[in-house]
Amino acid sequence: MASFVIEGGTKLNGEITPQGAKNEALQILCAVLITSEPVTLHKVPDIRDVNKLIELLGAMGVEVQFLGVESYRFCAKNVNIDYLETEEFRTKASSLRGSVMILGPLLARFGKAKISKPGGDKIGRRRLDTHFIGFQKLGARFLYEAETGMYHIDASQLKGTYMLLEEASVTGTANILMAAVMAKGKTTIYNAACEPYLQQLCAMLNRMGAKITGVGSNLLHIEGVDSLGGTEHTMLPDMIEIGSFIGMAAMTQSEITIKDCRIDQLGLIPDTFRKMGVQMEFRGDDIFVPGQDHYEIETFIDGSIMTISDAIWPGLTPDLLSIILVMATQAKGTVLVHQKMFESRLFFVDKLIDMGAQIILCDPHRATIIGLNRQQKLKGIRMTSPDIRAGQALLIAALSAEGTSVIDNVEQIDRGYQHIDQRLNALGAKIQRQ
Ligand SMILES: CC(=O)N[C@H]1[C@@H](OP(=O)(O)OP(=O)(O)OC[C@H]2O[C@@H](n3ccc(=O)[nH]c3=O)[C@H](O)[C@@H]2O)O[C@H](CO)[C@@H](O)[C@@H]1O
Ligand SMILES: C=C(OP(=O)(O)O)C(=O)O
Repeated sequence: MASFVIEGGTKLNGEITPQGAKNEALQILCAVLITSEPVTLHKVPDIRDVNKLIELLGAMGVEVQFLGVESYRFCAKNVNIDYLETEEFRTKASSLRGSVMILGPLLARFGKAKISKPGGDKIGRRRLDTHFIGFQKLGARFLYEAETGMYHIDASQLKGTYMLLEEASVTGTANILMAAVMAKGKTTIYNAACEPYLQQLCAMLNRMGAKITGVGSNLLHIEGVDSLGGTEHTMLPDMIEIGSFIGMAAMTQSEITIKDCRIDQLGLIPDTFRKMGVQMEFRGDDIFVPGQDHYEIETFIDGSIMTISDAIWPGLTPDLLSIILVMATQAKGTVLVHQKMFESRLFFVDKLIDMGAQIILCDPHRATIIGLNRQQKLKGIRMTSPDIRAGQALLIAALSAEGTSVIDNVEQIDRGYQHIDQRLNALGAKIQRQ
């Protein structure tokens, strides 16, 4: 397990370009399985989860060609479906969350698929019911094998249907959508998730010959086609990384320009940071965050304490709440962070409390943060990164803290942030990987 040793208290300065979006890349990489023709992808982030998925695709028989600078060509002409029976497949697939989305494309193309319980962040129960109920509605049979922990699905012919999802699951919608594009007849998915990740997936599938309408809404109509062809696709900049950099700039009093942000795709993210008192300027498609001595959390119009909570898109993504929480510790004012979706994502606040932050964990979903308004700096300590976003939040805390901090288990951060130590050191941070 690797660690970061961080010398805190340094202001950062300069320009940083966000990586390609992790959660989009995981969907798009799975989608290469749906065609026997080549698919070229750009802005593929060099992060652990993505690299593991690329390795899994390669082991399944997909030809993988690295074209240099974040670009790859994939060709799934000869997929070895028997590989799914191996112990190696089970281990590799269960090491990340995104691998669950190989099910939809495999089902569409080969009529069967299986997966072990997927990995990903340990942030509470993460059920897959939406995925499997969706496949069943399309006519697939589903079997869970308790002894091996494997989920099996098969269908000789998927048939289009109407379905109302119980939850607007992000990976669930992607999976069902990829199965439905080659089902016979029309499928309607209501209460579909509609994050930019999914809009990008729909656009890519349509370029490959799929017939999806309603893109960007929670009502998708899919007219099944017989087969899909190759295409070229570029990932959006990672909106979670962009938000993380905004929070980091505020917390460390740094002047940072975040380049090429696709601001039109960021939804409520910039306004949420503005509510936290962060100043920013849009300069073309760049976000300029000035060095700020202080930032003050707004109250609601009636003067009551601000709440920042997650919601399905176009609401605020849950993946930024840990970042917002950490920056609140040095703000002026008080905020209630309400993490509605995941039940174990706020427990990392005990580390921030050890560093000197004023936080009350009200229950597993809610934390009240009383900002210190920089009257007292956080103090460097040794801590462990429990999940990607908490890990990045702790890194931001350490960068702003007095003294040296050590973060263990930084593989969690590497799952989602590309070469983060090197990129932040280029801005003047003092992070050593050990
Ligand atoms: C690889 C990937 O893309 N991971 C993302 C994906 O995970 P993932 O697709 O696994 O998450 P889901 O959208 O399925 O659900 C997330 C959580 O929210 C709950 N839920 C979801 C929808 C809903 O209407 N009500 C509700 O309570 C679920 O029960 C679950 O606990 O979406 C999550 C929610 O944006 C993000 O945090 C993850 O980073
Ligand atoms: C929760 C996350 O990822 P995953 O779904 O891959 O665990 C995340 O990206 O914040």
